[in-house]
Amino acid sequence: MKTLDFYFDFSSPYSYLAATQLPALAARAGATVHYRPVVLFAVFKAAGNDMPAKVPTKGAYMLKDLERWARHYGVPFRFSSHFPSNTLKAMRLVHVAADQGKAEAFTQAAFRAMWAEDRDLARPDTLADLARGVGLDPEAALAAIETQPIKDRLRADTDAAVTRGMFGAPAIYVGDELFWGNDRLHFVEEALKG
Ligand SMILES: N[C@@H](CCC(=O)N[C@@H](CS)C(=O)NCC(=O)O)C(=O)O
Repeated sequence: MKTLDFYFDFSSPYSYLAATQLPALAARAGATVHYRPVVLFAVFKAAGNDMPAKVPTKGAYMLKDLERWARHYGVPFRFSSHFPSNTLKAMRLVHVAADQGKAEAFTQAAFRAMWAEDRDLARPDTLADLARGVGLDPEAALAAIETQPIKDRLRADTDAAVTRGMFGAPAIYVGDELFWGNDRLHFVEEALKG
């Protein structure tokens, strides 16, 4: 089975946009998506990069660009009033969900919560709700995200992404080939089919 590695942080709106497209893209290409959350702040630091919105004119442009892309995809989008939210715990929850075969369902629900429903992923009640929504035991899930093995998995994926050359989000790998951003999903599909 062909695979693609989707590295993202829930705090990245372009990662949300890409995530909305991946299940259908993967189905067309006969591929599996590996959902790999990473700490984008740490990736930026390691790569010598920074948030694009640090350039004010780029930040203003991005707001319009994000809305254009959401309209183009036909998906809901609302810039999060919680940005930049602490998404660490939500990202650890992806690993807890993955252990029960629910990485995709949880990731998609958490992205929607942040970038369409304006919910705060830093809040334990939001996380409990999302966990329950995909069929996880919310209490067990919230306990699991405080354990060292789960914390280590997020760190390991972040380190691996940096080593592979990630500098921004989303980063999509097909084999060793990196595709950055949601703008290049057609290249991802070509690489999977080629
Ligand atoms: N949609 C664009 C932009 C993606 C983007 O700006 N991502 C942000 C995070 S939401 C980022 O990592 N920026 C790093 C950079 O601009 O170097 C693309 O596909 O090229």
